Amino acid sequence: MIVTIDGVAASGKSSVASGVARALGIPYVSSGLLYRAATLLGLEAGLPLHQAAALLAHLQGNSLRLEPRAEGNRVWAGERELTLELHSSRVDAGVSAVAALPEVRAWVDAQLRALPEPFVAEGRDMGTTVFPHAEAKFYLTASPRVRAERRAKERPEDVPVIEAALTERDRLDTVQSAPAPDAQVIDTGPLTLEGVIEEVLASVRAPLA
Ligand SMILES: Nc1ncnc2c1ncn2[C@@H]1O[C@H](COP(=O)(O)OP(=O)(O)O)[C@@H](O)[C@H]1O
Ligand SMILES: Nc1ccn([C@H]2C[C@H](O)[C@@H](COP(=O)(O)OP(=O)(O)O)O2)c(=O)n1
Repeated sequence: MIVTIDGVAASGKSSVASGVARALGIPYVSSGLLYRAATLLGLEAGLPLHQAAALLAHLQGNSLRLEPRAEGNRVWAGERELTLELHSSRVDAGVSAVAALPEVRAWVDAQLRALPEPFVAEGRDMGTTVFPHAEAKFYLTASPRVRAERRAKERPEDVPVIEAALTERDRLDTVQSAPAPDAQVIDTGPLTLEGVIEEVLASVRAPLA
């Protein structure tokens, strides 16, 4: 079984995916972490982030891989763990350029499709491009202000600065961010995290009941 949770930046995808995965006793897969790790490695190596061939060779040379778990995903470059370095504002600012490269997208998609089922996959195009055959699909939204207020608890910048950066990233990520036609859209703004997880679980379990 595959459950997909897509949505805009800071809409709650990874927190909801983790909660749903723990309730179902299966791992979740955070696809954005692979784009973030590609960005971090590219920045560290001083590579121009729009040069796909050099970036891909660098990713493959560094054995970049995702370790999906229900409690939180980890990302490795060989023996080095990158996980705690992936949510900086520097990576936030560069990641859309890397995610726009078709060669990088194909590389990420191949890594994701090689993972053993079952799992909950979260990102932008899980229910559309990567796992169109998924059993249950969700798309999370929330206003830019609500999302910025949530992110402000995890970043050093103020709410207006974060809101502007989120709105810009929404714009840059538009191409791959459309909801699947068969996805259930959930506005997480008026809900608690637990409320969103319950709503997803109720839908996932409904056909099984
Ligand atoms: N109703 C809610 N639904 C989802 N996340 C919420 C909600 N309220 C607060 N949050 C918080 O919003 C923050 C951003 O969520 P996160 O899962 O990192 O989003 P994304 O993976 O979409 O970037 C987290 O700290 C999460 O706990
Ligand atoms: N399946 C995916 C996942 C992420 N991306 C891109 C779009 C985002 O700007 C970055 C980072 O994604 P991530 O989900 O980690 O970011 P947010 O937590 O939503 O801020 O990667 C993508 O293009 N396709």
